[in-house]
Amino acid sequence: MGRKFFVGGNWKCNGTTESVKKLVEVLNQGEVPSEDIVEVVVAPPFVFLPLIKSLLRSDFAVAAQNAWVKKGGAFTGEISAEQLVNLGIPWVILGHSERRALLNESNEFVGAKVAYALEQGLKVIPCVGETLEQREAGKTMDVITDQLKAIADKVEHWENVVLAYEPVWAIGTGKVATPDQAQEVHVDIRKWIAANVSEDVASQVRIIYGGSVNGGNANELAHQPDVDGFLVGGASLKPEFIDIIKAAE
Ligand SMILES: O=C(COP(=O)(O)O)NO
Repeated sequence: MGRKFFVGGNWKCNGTTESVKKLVEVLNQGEVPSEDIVEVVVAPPFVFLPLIKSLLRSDFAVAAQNAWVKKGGAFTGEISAEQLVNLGIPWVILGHSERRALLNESNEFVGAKVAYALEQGLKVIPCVGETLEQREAGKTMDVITDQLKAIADKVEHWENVVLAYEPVWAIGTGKVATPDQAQEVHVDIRKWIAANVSEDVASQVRIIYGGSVNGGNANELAHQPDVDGFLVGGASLKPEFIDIIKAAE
């Protein structure tokens, strides 16, 4: 398989200039495995992207938490993929469940965003995942399949894609998926990609888990064969993010 472990930190809408500087100081001092073992990306709010890029250790990369669906222009309040490229920001998270829910980002809209960001040369972390209601109704893979199809319909090249499976019921709740639950969905995602994209992409693409990951549960989750890393929310704002990165060892 040989998929390099990937740990993303999604800072969401958090931080002040002072607090993010302090957080970067902690991250810069953290002892973590080398870059050939783990890839680390942190995603600050837009307003801190240049600052964090200038302060962050060179073995960590920076991501935006969103990007507009087409070339910039008369789209008040939006940030374009071109502007992220211009700032030297290599990664972008797209289709996070909070944006899908709060801003009604449809599967098709997310798929178009992923395709456009890749076309502009960004590396992309598309997010998929089901709500508790959908899981309890046995619809988990129906939902995720629809989300994946909307992406696969528009994406030709997958080498710059890291897929994040983030069950909505685990995000911010402290109710982390069990290792078996995470592994089961990751396997089903990989099987879907094998059948609908290619076996090669399915074996290469990294599928990372997000939803209440912390320093206490990261190791067991990391040892699941199809869990290739994490997209961490709350715990990425704390020193324990370093412990989560160490789960790559
Ligand atoms: O939304 C998340 C996960 O958030 P938590 O780790 O706080 O559950 N990652 O993008």
